[in-house]
Amino acid sequence: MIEASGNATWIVIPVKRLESAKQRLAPVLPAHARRELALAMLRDVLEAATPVRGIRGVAVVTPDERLRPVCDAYGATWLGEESVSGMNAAVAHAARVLEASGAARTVVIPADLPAVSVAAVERVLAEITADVAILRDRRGRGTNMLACRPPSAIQPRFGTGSFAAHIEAAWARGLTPQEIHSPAFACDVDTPEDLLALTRGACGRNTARWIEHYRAGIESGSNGEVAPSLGAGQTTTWGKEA
Ligand SMILES: Nc1nc2c(ncn2[C@@H]2O[C@H](COP(=O)(O)OP(=O)(O)OP(=O)(O)O)[C@@H](O)[C@H]2O)c(=O)[nH]1
Ligand SMILES: O=C(O)[C@H](O)COP(=O)(O)O
Repeated sequence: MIEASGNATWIVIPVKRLESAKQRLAPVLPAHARRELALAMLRDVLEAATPVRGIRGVAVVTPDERLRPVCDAYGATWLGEESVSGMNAAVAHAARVLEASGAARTVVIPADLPAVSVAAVERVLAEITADVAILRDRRGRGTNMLACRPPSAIQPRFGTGSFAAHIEAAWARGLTPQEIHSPAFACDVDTPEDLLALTRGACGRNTARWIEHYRAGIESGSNGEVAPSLGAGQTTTWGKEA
């Protein structure tokens, strides 16, 4: 339940149904490995977000009922979606619900940022001075953090080219957007190339455990390329379909 939160900041984590997560990794990871990766990264983001000082709470907005116990385990609020209609609808729904409960600000953090830490989240929050603050991904085009005061300050425009779209949305409302920088936030895991980079960089403990389980498969291609898709019966390296 979301209690009235006065002048408060809520972190919002949008999460797809686990079975449809990480489709862009389908060419290199079987379905069960993608589900496990999505869950491991969500756990790492929850471990980085829930202890953060100065926030009122962390809300996971998702159509996936099975994530309720995961949210409970971390003291996060599970916030169901009315329908499955995409990331922007989910984020806008969370903003409406939280604003109606008195939230002053929402900070949207996607669930595929396994390198974020409590310190990184606290540093980012401490840097925010504007009503709309945006942190772009390492390719420079996506949005890996969107802070809005009030939560409805702009309509979310996640998706291709979302950094520019969020900047434009802020200007259109007469608000001066602020760009925030954080290496830990820059690395979302979308593509096979991101996956390979993940095996070579820092990440939270849940994702690190996932990598150790699957490292051989990820790195088995020549020249360290991500392994090609494995057939359904080929479970030796990747483990069994859950
Ligand atoms: N609640 C909710 N979250 C979503 C939805 N679509 C994406 N997300 C979440 O938004 C964040 C960024 O998602 P994307 O990178 O676009 O999607 P993804 O599932 O991670 O990867 P792809 O399937 O490869 O696009 C992740 O935390 C997703 O779980 C949606 O329809 N509803
Ligand atoms: O950057 C964004 O707007 C969202 O993370 C979704 O886009 P991406 O996952 O394709 O970067």
